[in-house]
Amino acid sequence: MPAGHTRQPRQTRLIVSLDTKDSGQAIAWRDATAHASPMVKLGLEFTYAQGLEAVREVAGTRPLFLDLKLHDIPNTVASAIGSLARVRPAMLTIHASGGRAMVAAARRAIDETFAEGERPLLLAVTVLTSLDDDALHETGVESDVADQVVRLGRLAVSAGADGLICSPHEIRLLRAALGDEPVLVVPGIRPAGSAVGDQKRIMTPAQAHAAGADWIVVGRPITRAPDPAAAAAAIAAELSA
Ligand SMILES: O=C(O)c1cc(=O)[nH]c(=O)n1[C@@H]1O[C@H](COP(=O)(O)O)[C@@H](O)[C@H]1O
Repeated sequence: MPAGHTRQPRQTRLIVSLDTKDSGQAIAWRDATAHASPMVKLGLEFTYAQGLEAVREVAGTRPLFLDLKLHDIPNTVASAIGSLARVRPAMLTIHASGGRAMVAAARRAIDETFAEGERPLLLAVTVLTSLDDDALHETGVESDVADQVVRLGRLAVSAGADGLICSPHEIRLLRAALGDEPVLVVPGIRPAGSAVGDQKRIMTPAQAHAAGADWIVVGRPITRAPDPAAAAAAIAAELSA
């Protein structure tokens, strides 16, 4: 960067997570938050309850973040991505802890299945935001969360992931390790005063923006709010303040 040049703050956008079993509810939240969330995110709860046809219907003409967190042997993950092609996702998730061969197989499956220009971003979950150091150690991982996120982040990006899912606490570490290019999608977001629930590594929308998130993912603080449209608008305003 030339001397004297100040880097523009990165734009951070909101994705509302439509976590419900019910199509009518998902559509109501989608429409109530459309002004604030450019992407429609559907995950395991909705997809297992309603199936892929309903996923496509709820996404409608909007870009779809399909969060199914694939984690299996490379052949199965690659084949599953082939089966997901018909819902035309704009973003897909896998678990980085599935290992290099699995991430690389997902990359190849996307490149072979989707035409150029229609390929979803391949996002690798590093360490779930519901885990803290103790919970991670209990699984047999001796590293602390921060080190494990950077290790898995390097592995996933070098194996072909376009971006990573991480908590807001690891954004700066990942930017220092991997630069500006990987897309960082960040759940574990809690506006000041909202219920934390099962999340462990949290920050406010403004803090995640300041740290350099490309996207923040917010579910219950919006969908369980008395007025989801107003809650989403308030978060979007926090991101552009
Ligand atoms: O892949 C994800 O989106 C994800 C990864 C992660 O580490 N933590 C995490 O919370 N998520 C998802 O982000 C959303 C967060 O929802 P809330 O905790 O209700 O805001 C849920 O749909 C989670 O499945």
